[in-house]
Amino acid sequence: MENQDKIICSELFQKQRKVEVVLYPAVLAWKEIEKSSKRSSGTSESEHGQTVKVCEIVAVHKTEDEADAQPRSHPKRINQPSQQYPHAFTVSYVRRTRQHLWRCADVTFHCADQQICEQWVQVINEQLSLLTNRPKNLLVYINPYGGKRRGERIYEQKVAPVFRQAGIFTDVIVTERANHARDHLKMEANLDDYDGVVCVGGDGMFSEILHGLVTRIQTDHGVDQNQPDAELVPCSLRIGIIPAGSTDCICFATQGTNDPVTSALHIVVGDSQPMDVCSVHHNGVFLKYSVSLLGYGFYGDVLTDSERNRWLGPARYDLSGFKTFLSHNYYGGTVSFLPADDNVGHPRDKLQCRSGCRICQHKHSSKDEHDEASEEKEKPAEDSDRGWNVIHGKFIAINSASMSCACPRSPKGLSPSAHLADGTTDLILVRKCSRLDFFRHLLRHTNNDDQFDHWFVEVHRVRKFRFEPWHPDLAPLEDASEHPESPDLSPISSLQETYDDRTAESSWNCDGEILHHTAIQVSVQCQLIRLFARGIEEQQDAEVAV
Ligand SMILES: CCCCCCCCCCCCC/C=C/[C@@H](O)[C@H](COP(=O)(O)O)NC(C)=O
Ligand SMILES: Nc1ncnc2c1ncn2[C@@H]1O[C@H](COP(=O)(O)OP(=O)(O)O)[C@@H](O)[C@H]1O
Ligand SMILES: [Ca+2]
Repeated sequence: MENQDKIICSELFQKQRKVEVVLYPAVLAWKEIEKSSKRSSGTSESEHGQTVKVCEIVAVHKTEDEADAQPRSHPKRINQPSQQYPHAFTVSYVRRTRQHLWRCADVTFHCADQQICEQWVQVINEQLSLLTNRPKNLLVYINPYGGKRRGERIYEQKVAPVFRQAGIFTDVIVTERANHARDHLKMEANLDDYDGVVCVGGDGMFSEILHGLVTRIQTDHGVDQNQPDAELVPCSLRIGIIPAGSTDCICFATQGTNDPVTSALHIVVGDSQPMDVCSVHHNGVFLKYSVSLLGYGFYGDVLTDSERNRWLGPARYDLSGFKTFLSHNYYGGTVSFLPADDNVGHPRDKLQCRSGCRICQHKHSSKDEHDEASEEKEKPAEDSDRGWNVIHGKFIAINSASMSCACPRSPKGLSPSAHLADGTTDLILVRKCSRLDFFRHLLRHTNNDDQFDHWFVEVHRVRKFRFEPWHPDLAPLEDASEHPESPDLSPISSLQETYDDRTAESSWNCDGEILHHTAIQVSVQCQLIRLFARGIEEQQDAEVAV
């Protein structure tokens, strides 16, 4: 860094050490001023140096009285250097600890001169005010009944103090009923007053915020959500997620951890992560939006069963998962899908979506021209079903993962290489197979083995798909599409005599909510919303800050 880049540079005092503190336009740096004898020992100066990116400074404030008070209450320390430096300011900044966890750390610098101290505070604040992506006003919704019912406490104890420190104004609404937040956003909230919305709760609560916000924007712009081909208007307000639910997979998959303080800090620094949203229609009528999992069969059944056991909290999914696994149901239906272009990779390519992901960025820059071009090509094609693949079969699970769906239960997720913002969703088809095979498949969600490497599993990266359950009268007696080398690997089929797979229907789990229709049309809306997040950081990124 060149000399002329320095905004301010002073010799200050930090923790018994004399340090040179320099503010550059993007970095605050300090290092111990070493005695000349030490220098000759060959110790590198930078060894003691520390840097903090200005964009990761949370706040700076004068440290009132502390420096004065300390020596006075400890007469023995009267000759401590801190007395020669009675003025102090504290910089609070983001410190990365382990596994994507962020904490707010403080460093206090003592100065001899009050003016210098005030100048530092002023100059750092000026630099912070240039960071225009930081939110100043937030609308916060808290679901007091999510997860272990700790939403309010989590917000008050862990999040509000960070917002206060960063000088963010908040309006807080503790919801009184389901859909309170959605309806408030849809009809009442004055969105112009805010830079973002904060959701304190789980995936279900996030879904409420998403629906409130997206529907409101479409209504304000006169867009009809019932038109499956309508060009939806993206939301300018970003959404922050404070995890306080059961699965919290949207938070986990966009920041790598479910930690309220980390989320608060991503909001404070004004991170921005675009995200795809699937729109779900039934016969031209809008049903729902989804950002994480749309699951028919296994995950639909787990959710339906778990709703009866809400009182169990997050453990309800373990119980229902176990029961659903034992019942081993499968469902007949027809899946049709429109594959994605080759330039977005493949679900099995092991190119995981990380902070600053190239595939998602490429999608963003090429979005406008690409969409225009492909729409012209696509319209006639869609009418004639050209480009669509059709699969008939009996499925244990049909999952569409628009993002990895990583969560503490499955750290790599349902589709480890799915992208947050590439305009596609990974369609995973798990065909009828034995219980043991399905167990092996599930188990692979928790270890490093490839869960797609089974004869009964296929996965496609798609832009749109449709599902149609088999009509009981029309269902084929034999499933011609079943794996040729596996006549019947299902040893439990004898247990299932009473189960009529030609009439059975499951339901769709849409980000943790049950859909009331089984025949659906799904279309990915590329980067419709933005979160206060940056995607999962690579390990090297994490080391840069110190
Ligand atoms: C042998 C053991 C096998 C364990 C396999 C575990 C695979 C777990 C994959 C989980 C994928 C979760 C996707 C997220 C779904 C959420 O939207 C939804 C709702 O979450 P919420 O209650 O709102 O936090 N949760 C569930 C379980 O359906
Ligand atoms: N005040 C409230 N009372 C009851 N239900 C609520 C309230 N606020 C939100 N909900 C609903 O609770 C459901 C579950 O919330 P969520 O925060 O996702 O927790 P969990 O992850 O435990 O399911 C959501 O579908 C949401 O609509
Ligand atoms: Ca995606």
